[in-house]
Amino acid sequence: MNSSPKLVLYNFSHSSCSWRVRFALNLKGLDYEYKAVNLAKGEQFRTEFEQLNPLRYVPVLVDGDVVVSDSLAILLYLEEKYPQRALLPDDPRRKALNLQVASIVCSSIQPLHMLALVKRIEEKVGPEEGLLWAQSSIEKGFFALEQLVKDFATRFATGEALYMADVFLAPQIATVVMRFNIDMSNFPILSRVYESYKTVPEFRASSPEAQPDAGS
Ligand SMILES: N[C@@H](CCC(=O)N[C@@H](CS)C(=O)NCC(=O)O)C(=O)O
Repeated sequence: MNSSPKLVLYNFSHSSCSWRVRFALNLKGLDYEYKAVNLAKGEQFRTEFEQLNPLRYVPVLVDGDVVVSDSLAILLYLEEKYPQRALLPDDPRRKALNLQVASIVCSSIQPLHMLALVKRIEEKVGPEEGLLWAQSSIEKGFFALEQLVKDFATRFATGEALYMADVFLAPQIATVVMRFNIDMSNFPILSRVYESYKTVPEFRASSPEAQPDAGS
C-alpha cells in the first residue's frame, strides 16, 4: 500500500501559473487533490491561504509536510521528487534552454500582464493603457522566445519531446490569446508549437474549462 499522502494543489482554474503545475502533474501521472482559491473573489487574501503563501499568490503545492509556492520552484521540486516523465532533458544545453524559457515566461512576461497590475495601470494612467502595456510586454517576450528556440523547435519548443519550456509556454500562449487578443501570426514558431499543445491530452485536461472551479 502506498503510504505517501496525496499531493494537494491550491490553485485557480483561470490562473496561467496554476495551469503550468496542473499540466506538469498530469504529465507525470501524479494524482492530486484540487483546492480552489478563487482569485476573482479574493480568496487568496484569506488567513488560511496566507499561512501557506505569505505572498498570497497561487499556485501552492503541499506534499505531506512540504509546502512549495511559485510554479518554477514547484516544477523543480516535482522533477527531483518525482523523476518519472522527465521535464528537463539530460543534455546541458537543452536543459539550460528549457530553464531559460520557463524563467522568461514566469519572470519577464507573466508578471508584466498580471491582472492586478493591468488594473492599476488602467486606474492610474488611463483605461486603454492597461491593455496596451500588457500587449507590448507580451510581444517583447514572445519575439525573444521565437529567437531563442528557433534552432531547436520542431513539434515542441525544444524538440520532439515535451519539456519544461512547453509546460510554461502552452498555458502562457493560451491565456494571452484568450485574454489579451495577441496576434499570433507575428510568432510563427510559437503558433506552430501551440497547435501541437492543443493535441496533448494532459494539456487539455489541465485547461481552465476542465477544472472543477471553471464556472466560479
Ligand atoms: N511567480 C509566481 C507568480 C504567481 C502569480 O502571479 N499568481 C497569480 C495568478 S497567475 C496570482 O495568484 N494572483 C493573485 C493576485 O494578483 O492577487 C509563479 O510562477 O507561481
